[in-house]
Amino acid sequence: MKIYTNENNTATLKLLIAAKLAGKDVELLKGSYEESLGPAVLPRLEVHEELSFFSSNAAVQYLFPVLDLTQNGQCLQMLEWEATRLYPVVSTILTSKSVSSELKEALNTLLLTVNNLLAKHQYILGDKLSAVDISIVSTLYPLCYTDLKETYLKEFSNVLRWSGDIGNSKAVQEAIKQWGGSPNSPPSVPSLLGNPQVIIQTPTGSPDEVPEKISAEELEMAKDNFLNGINKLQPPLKREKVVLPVKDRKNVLITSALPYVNNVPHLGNIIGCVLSADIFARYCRLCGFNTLFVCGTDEYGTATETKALEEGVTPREICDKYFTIHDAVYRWFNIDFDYFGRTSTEQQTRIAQDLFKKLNANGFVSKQTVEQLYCEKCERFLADRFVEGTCPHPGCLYDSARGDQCDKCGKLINAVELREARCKVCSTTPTIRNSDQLFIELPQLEPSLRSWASRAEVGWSGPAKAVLRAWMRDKLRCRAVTRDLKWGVPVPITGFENKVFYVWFDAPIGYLSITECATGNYEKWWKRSPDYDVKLYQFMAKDNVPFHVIMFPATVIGVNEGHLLVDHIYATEYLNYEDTKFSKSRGVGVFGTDAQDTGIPSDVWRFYLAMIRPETSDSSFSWTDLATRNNSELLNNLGNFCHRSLSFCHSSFTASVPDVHLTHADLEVIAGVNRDVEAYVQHLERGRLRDALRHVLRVSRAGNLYMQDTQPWALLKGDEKDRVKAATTIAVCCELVALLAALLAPYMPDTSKRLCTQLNIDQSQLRINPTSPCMVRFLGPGHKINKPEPLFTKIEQQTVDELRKKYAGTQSDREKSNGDSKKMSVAELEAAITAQGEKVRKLKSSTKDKAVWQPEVDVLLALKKQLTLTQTETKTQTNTHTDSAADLEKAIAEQGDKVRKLKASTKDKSVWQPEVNKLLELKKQLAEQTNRQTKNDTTSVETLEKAIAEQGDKVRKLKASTKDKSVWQPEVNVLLDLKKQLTALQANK
Ligand SMILES: Nc1ncnc2c1ncn2[C@@H]1O[C@H](COP(=O)(O)OC(=O)[C@@H](N)CCS)[C@@H](O)[C@H]1O
Repeated sequence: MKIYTNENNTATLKLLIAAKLAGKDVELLKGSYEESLGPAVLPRLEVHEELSFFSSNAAVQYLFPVLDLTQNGQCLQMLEWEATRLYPVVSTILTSKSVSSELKEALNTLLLTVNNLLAKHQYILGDKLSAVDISIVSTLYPLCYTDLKETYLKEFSNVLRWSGDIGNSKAVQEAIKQWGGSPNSPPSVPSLLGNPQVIIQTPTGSPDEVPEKISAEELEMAKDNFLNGINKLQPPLKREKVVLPVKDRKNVLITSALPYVNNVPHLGNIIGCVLSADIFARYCRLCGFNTLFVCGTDEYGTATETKALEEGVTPREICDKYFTIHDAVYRWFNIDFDYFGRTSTEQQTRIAQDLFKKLNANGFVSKQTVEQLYCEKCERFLADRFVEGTCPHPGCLYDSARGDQCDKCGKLINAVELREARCKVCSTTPTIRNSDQLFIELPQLEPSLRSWASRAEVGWSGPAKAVLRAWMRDKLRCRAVTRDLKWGVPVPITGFENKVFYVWFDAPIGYLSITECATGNYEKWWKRSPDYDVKLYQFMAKDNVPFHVIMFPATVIGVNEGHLLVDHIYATEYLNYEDTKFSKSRGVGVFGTDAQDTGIPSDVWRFYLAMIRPETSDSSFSWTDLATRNNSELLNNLGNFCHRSLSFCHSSFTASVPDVHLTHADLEVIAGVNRDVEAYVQHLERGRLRDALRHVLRVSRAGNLYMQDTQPWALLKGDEKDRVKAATTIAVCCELVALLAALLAPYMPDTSKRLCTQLNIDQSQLRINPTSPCMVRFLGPGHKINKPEPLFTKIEQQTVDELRKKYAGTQSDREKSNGDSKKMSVAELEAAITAQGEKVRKLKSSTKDKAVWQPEVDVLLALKKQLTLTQTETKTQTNTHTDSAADLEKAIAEQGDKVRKLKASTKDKSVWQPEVNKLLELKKQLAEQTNRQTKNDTTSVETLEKAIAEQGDKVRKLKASTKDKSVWQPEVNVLLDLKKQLTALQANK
């Protein structure tokens, strides 16, 4: 085995340590890129002539593979973290002449992550050394084993202990020696410091990430597309109220998995289905595809029944309550469904029964008498989620497996096979009884299913393919599609009148029935037509895949009426919460309503969730990471670039985009950006939403570098030639901002909208040309822009600490610790008000006895009061992110309409008053906004300073007069806002 390397490359150390620990001899060949050692990525591990590794982490995994496969996902995730987060920070520190406090803070955050992991175990993944330890310790080598230890590591005792242990091992000492250092005084490390000549290996080390030189052809195309590309864009497609497939456009049907109504959706659910599907749907609309995006709540089955038991209400009441909550949460997250429906509808019953009858008529249904678990105490059959026990799969044996599926190994379970089964309601050990059930004959459908799946899987994501292959390894068995329950679609077969369909038989049919509700003609989308083609894209996480690639396709193949089969399954792995699992049924993690209550704008949540989308392995949500990415990627990179570009245009070019005289250097930047736009489209087309977003950030990073290199502020002071150069730079930067508004639109619709307002363009005009993706001159010379405003605000460490503490434990723990003062979110309050209003109406119509209904009216009034208070608080927290005046005016007009319609439909004040309150709140916001705007317009440093002094006085007086925070906090916010404006103004000047 050979390792080709250059000097001082810590990635080489990873390979040497891994090789020594694995007992393999390697030859180290030192050279430089120029000495033609193969592709320009070093180090390179050559196992033999036909097997080489260019990614150091992949090579480490090859040399030191994971033996416990349950750790594989975590191992991959940590290696990615090392390559994309830790390595860039450490290498920047080592090559910087002076280390800024922000850089040091970033390193501290990363070291804290490692330190916390090491607090629980000897090594990072547990009690055994793994590829992750090798990779991380090698990257940290220059910090761990030199004088720098004192500067950077002294507060991280676990890291010190761990690096000491590893450094003391004989194999590691030998590896370090062969690399050219020694643990105590590595000779080469000092030469890394402040030496920009050191070649920093590409973090992921993949050869396709080594930028190839821009070719003359690319430059030519960049120029032509920049100057004329706008004419090649298709006109935007008008979005119809009812979307049906059309002949002359690409028709795209997008489904998001239908969330259960057993709780508020958590962040895992949100990125696993609705948000991913929404990003993709918005991208499709941006490309001008005729798009229908549907979703809704999955309301039948034991998840609902369990929740109803828990809350002491009927399943219908649970569905109504949580449908409203889901709807509100998704609205807040800006999920732009064409239709958000539900499965407990007449359309669902009709379509599910119809498909089942046809499946039966075609001979693909059989009857079997099965043994089922029966709880003698609860006097009923225990289906699925009403039973828990030890997973029967020998490699797993997880002790809290559910009756239908094991959360640990992901395998489906037949409830009677569970070991040590117990009723989830009363914990009694169930008995086994016989019951007749209907089964879908998967063995008969298997040949057709296999032939379709082997062709179709080409367009699926990695996790979807993996699940399909795992299922297809064995022969398929018949699966029961009926259950002894009441809450579900009744089985339309004689003798089965008291049974319902298994929720997983009818859940995917929900897509069809929801399309029926949306369009009145579901078959237009869901059945193949000779007149047009429809491509079906489905979004979900890995646990849902079997039902979408086996059960549902088998059903429609058996029905044999030309239904659509899925083209692209873009399934994800799982998102975890800090160091545990999200759980809707147990209430663990951050939920949609919690996100709303943090005061962090929904766009920041969308961005962060897309950045950590578990595309290739499980990933983790962390509060620190959320803040770090907000502060570094949004604030310092994206926001900084947009704001400085537009501010420059506004202040130095009278807000008018200058004309361009493109030089070779400008075209190189545009051509480089074109590569990112191309990669963005390619990733999105393959459902790799996280990877596509990384290319958006590369565009703004390129913009920042371009501005830094060109220094238009200095050029403006030069001769005519320099001033032309400065003007071109600013024009290109403004066009880059317009490009960013388009690329960001699927991910951060509000931010894109705010950019459009600042750019003075209509958001509906934003487009991407998917067949020739490139940067075009969208604004053009002379285009007038509006006053720029900062896009993002910093998330402080203190906020992170508070949020982490607030959302620790389970929802019920939090409720308990909040006692009676448990605070409901705006969405929960709105849902509770609707439900309570309904209760009051029913009571009032049933009796005139005030004593009966007055207590319920009081509850309703209390809820409304609480809503007003919470809205004010949330508003206060989010004050820095207020919408623009135009947005508010639009929202007021829409809300006014809603109120008018409601008032016309009913005289019942309890129905329309909450909407009136919202209207008043919006009007108040507009007044505040206008007030701020007026102040802004006349802004000079002097007036701002005066305003700050006056506002400071006001705050002081208020604080002295009352301890009630709700009285003085709005004024404090105004003060902070003024101070921020002053800082921004001073920075611009
Ligand atoms: N931790 C998770 N990370 C990512 N995605 C997740 C996670 N947990 C669940 N999911 C996905 O969320 C949706 C909704 O899940 P839910 O349990 O509410 O509903 C269902 O699974 C079914 N009702 C779907 C019927 S089509 C889902 O895609 C999960 O895979």
